[in-house]
Amino acid sequence: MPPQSQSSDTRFDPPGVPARRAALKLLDAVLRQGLPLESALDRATAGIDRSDDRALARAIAAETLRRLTDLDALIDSATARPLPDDAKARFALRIALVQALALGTPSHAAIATVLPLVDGGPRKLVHGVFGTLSRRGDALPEIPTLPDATAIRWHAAWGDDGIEGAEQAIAVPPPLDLTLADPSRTEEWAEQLAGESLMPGHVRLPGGHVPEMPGFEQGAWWVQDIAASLPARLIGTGTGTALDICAAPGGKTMQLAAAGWTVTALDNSPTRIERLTDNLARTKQAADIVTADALLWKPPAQADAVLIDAPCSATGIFRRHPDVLYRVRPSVISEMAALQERIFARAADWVKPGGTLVYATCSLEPAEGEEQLRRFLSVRSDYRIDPVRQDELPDGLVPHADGYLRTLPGMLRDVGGLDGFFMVRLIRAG
Ligand SMILES: C[S@@+](CC[C@H](N)C(=O)[O-])C[C@H]1O[C@@H](n2cnc3c(N)ncnc32)[C@H](O)[C@@H]1O
Repeated sequence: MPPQSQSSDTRFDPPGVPARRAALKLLDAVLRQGLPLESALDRATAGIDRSDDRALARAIAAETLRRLTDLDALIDSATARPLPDDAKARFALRIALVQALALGTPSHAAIATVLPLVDGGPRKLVHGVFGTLSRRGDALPEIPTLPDATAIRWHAAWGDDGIEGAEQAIAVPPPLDLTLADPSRTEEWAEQLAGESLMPGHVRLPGGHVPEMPGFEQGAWWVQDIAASLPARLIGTGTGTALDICAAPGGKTMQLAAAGWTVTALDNSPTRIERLTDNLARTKQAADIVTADALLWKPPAQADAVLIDAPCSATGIFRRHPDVLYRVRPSVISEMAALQERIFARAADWVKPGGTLVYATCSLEPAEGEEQLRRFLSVRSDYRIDPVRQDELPDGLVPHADGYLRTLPGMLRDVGGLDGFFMVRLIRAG
């Protein structure tokens, strides 16, 4: 029976169980329905009043996804025949085991809060397998194993180092990166926040409760992985017009506005535009906001700079969104690549002669990065690459010989790593 068909009535659940029930729904949404974890959160946690219980459900589901391959190997080692992938018992065991072996939950609490999820079903089996593994004292490997399909794809693209870097990156919590509105105050903010700066305008912290941190209310900074901050940095400072296509929730819009540009920020998602509007208000940055489809909309005039932070598979942000390791299949990548190609082609016409076009994706798939660039240059002789310079990057990153930048999970490992991104700066002939 599929997990989502179990009773979802949480009214009579003992304490602790609603969070596990919600974690089960989240895993079902990602693994069986192919939905992003974040988009399934509201539905899965509906009826849970406490924010810490909702956060616990998300933490259990996310850690299960980071550890899924190894959890399943443990489960399979303790059953006579492998349980089907979508068996209720397998889902319940994953949740019980990840808590006991990765999240520090005492074994008795891990199993007691999971057994009600299989009431009227394979309760005995779940209890038995969990007991066997507990008695054996099995542990999860220190470095998680990537799922096969992802490992094969990334190995073909990035080799052994790429796989090793990705697996190591899953093993440690990613740091919290902040982008400052005013890069001239980098030292001051690094000191005040007790963080480390890897480049002007950037501060890195091990973590923290963002809304309570100094500078949040006054809008002195916003959360943005250092890799995600680089595409807008390639446009630099300026006083002309900048068009931020695919702009929400606005990380790069805020950078462009803070760098002096007169920005138009466009996105086709009304809910994400709401977040962009809130972010601009908090950071006191200004932009003209347009809710529209980049495939239909046209700007009133060409811009000095256009930034395409294209919709993509998002496999580069697997550290914070481990669902991409499972739900991004070749069909998703080719669908996104087709959309990117269309947006890239349209936006290229919106750049003034002599202007700058930056194309970026938070993807580890060459089809969404290097191959897009190759195809674009083969049909747009009016564009040339303006090579990324070493002095535009933090120490430890090096531009590709062809002038674009590819960030991979193993890079900057000693200082906490960074997301996987592709980005290129192009200049339109004058
Ligand atoms: C990678 S995200 C942008 C992140 C954003 N640039 C930032 O730094 O905060 C891609 C965005 O593209 C938007 N999008 C997807 N398809 C679009 C379309 N056809 N037209 C406009 N925006 C689109 C999505 O809603 C999403 O917000």
